[in-house]
Amino acid sequence: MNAKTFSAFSAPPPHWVVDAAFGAELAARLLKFVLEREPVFADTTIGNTANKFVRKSVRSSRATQDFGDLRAEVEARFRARLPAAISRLGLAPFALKGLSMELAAHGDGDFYHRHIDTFVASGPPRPDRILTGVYYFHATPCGFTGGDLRLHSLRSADDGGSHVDIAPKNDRLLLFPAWAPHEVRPVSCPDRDFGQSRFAINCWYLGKSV
Ligand SMILES: O=C(O)CCC(=O)C(=O)O
Ligand SMILES: [Fe+2]
Repeated sequence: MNAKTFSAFSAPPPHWVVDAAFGAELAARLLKFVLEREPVFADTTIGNTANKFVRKSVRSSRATQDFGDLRAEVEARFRARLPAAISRLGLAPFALKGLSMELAAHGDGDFYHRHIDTFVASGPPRPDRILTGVYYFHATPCGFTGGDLRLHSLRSADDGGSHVDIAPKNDRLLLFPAWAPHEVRPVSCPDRDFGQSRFAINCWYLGKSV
């Protein structure tokens, strides 16, 4: 292998940060939506579609797949970014099978340890996650600290690897390949009010299996 190939293992994975991504008006509607729905947020799980379980030592947060009337609008916003994301991240073009979305809240002490987002479909036709999009929103002023999304190189830190931290700013969209190792750094939200949580929409762009 040449030097360029080796340096790709030590550099943080490709990523694209878009600020003012969905617009302040939609961010505000999303915040209003989640504040009215705290009871439908349930403990998040890890594993694949056939074998899901809560494991608070690995992933601590709450989420819902209920987007109410906002689903179509949110989906359209994510879909609109796909062509540019493919070219900016240097991904091979893929046939989009659909999007899978989740609305997540990280409150005081919540985090998600280092992981990758691929290989979650357990059976045929096994549509796989190719690209991860995360859209952040929160109350103003921001009621939490921490919660950066850390993207890791494939090579580990003690072997010359590196990472980059992306702050979960209101109305910010982050896109990265679903195979990229990443984690959510711990959130501190001292007044423990749900409305002060670090809110995010996870969107996985699913490729058709071949
Ligand atoms: O909230 C984030 O920044 C990312 C969450 C995540 O990595 C996941 O749900 O797979
Ligand atoms: Fe993830």
